[in-house]
Amino acid sequence: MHPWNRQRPSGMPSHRYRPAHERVELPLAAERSWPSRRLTHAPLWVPVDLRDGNQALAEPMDPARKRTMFALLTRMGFKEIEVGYPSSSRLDFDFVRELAAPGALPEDVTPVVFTAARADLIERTFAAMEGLPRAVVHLYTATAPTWRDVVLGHDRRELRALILDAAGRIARLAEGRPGVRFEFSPEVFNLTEPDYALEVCNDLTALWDAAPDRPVIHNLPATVEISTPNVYADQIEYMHRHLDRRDAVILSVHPHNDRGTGVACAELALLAGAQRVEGCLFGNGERTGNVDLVTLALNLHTQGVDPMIDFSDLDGIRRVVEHCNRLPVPDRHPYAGDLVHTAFSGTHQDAIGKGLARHAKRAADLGVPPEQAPWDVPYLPIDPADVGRDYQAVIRVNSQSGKGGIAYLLRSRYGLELPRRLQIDFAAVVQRATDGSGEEITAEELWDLFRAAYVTPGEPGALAEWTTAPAGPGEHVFTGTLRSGRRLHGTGDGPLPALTAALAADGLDVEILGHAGHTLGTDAAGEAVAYVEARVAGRTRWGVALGTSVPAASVHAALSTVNAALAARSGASG
Ligand SMILES: CC(=O)SCCNC(=O)CCNC(=O)[C@H](O)C(C)(C)COP(=O)(O)OP(=O)(O)OC[C@H]1O[C@@H](n2cnc3c(N)ncnc32)[C@H](O)[C@@H]1OP(=O)(O)O
Ligand SMILES: CC(C)C(=O)C(=O)O
Ligand SMILES: [Mg+2]
Repeated sequence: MHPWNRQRPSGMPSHRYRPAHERVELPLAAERSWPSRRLTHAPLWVPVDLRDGNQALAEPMDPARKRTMFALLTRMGFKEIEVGYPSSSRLDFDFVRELAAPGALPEDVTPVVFTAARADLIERTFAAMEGLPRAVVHLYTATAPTWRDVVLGHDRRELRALILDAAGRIARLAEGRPGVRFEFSPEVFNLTEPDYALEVCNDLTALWDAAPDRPVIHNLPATVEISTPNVYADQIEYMHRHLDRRDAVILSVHPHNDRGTGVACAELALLAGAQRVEGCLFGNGERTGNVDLVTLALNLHTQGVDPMIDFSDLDGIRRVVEHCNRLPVPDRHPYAGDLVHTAFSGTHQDAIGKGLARHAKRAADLGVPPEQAPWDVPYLPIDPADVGRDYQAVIRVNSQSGKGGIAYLLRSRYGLELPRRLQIDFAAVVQRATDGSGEEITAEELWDLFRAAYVTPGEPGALAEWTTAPAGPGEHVFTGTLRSGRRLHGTGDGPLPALTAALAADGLDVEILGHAGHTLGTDAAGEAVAYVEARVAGRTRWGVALGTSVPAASVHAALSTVNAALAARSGASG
């Protein structure tokens, strides 16, 4: 043990479990080439939400929800869809029957129907398929030793015979139906001896007489995930290299997510030669789920590879899936969760704000719309707009936030371009407001806080009425009446110097340290905004005002610093 690591044994019974390499023979590592490959195109995605996802639901989908899910999947662009296990229930059977009705199945979509290797179930599957113009019949049987011994009670030879018998029955029932193709899954492939999985798959390739124009699908599931993803990749590459009639076999994977690495397993499997991926939207499915097709596809998108599925309305997709599954998508779910395009922390917000500003400039320089410009914004792996999110949720403010995020919200919502020193000043105001509650503050609340601190402090204000006007070339005059009734009068070479002269004559020392302003292109009340930093009675304050022009707003802003000072003074004296 290193002296810098002070961890101690946990007392957990970890000794009860064996590592993957002791549970299954692993193919030789020397052959592997997947680590140096890249993903350059989308695989064939096959959603199994209506079968594997559905069988994992406490309340399986009713016909209406099945129809809704199927419509969503076709709308998104999936072309091969597992639609059910028709021999398992009336519901699944009837749904396949619905799809067999004339015009029900889109021309370019192939349904997959799932069956165990039992004569009665296979017959019933074909009964459901009657009239379907095309379909994949998906046969499965567990092939791993524990399942052979404990569940099925067959040795290797007997199980192979059972599978071949079922596959032969399927072939006979499909005779004269060229639209029917075949899929085989050696369930728990990842715990099956590699030579046995290969032998059974090759037998079926021959029995079903696979050809490039009528390929068979060998789907190799990690039914229960048992190892790091590199091990699964080695298992897949072994099959990829040794399967017979490779150009007549579609190599498919079906990772589950027991270790939380289903996505990694699928990605490494694709590097290792897989061409087709079965999974579910947002990772629904048995136990911790099937691999999440949304994450997989959008991961490709982030690499500049078209996922060939439309995720541009991800929130809409999510709503439909949540409705069908009656399960929520978590807030941190990759790409789709409510919080995944949002930064609360100050330095991230600062970087995102700067990144978005640079992105807008770059798009303008390139002469393309921002949604077409190359993306390189810190902390945002994709442009939220790609998946239909707006930028309003990108930055949210709480006590962890800094000036950058706060300034971003005021800029994006109200069009205010706060000078840097005002940003710093206001961040302290926000920090004081949020530290107490620890709660998030919305853009509207931020604006209220901003108004109270800089725009309307000490309202109704020290001055009852005032005016400023040019008095000659390069000269302005300021006149006003204090609420106490005292009159103010001053002149200067601009409205602000005239105001400070009037205040000085009344005994209030106001020094304008800086001012800035701009016109407003948003819906904030006013056409221009001015920011004034002033030292009033020895203390530096900021004032902000909206007005019809920047000079007019500047006088208001300066007065707001005076009002704040006078309010503070009367508060202290009272
Ligand atoms: C990894 C996966 O997702 S596999 C898919 C699992 N999905 C489902 O099970 C959902 C739908 N299933 C069902 O509705 C039912 O299980 C049915 C209708 C298919 C079968 O129901 P039953 O006939 O009552 O059998 P039961 O559900 O108890 O299944 C166990 C039997 O099937 C056998 N079996 C399990 N898998 C297979 C298979 N792939 N091929 C042939 N037989 C199998 C078992 O050995 C056991 O046989 P036994 O009763 O002789 O011991
Ligand atoms: C493909 C089938 C058999 C399956 O759902 C699995 O093995 O997880
Ligand atoms: Mg499964």
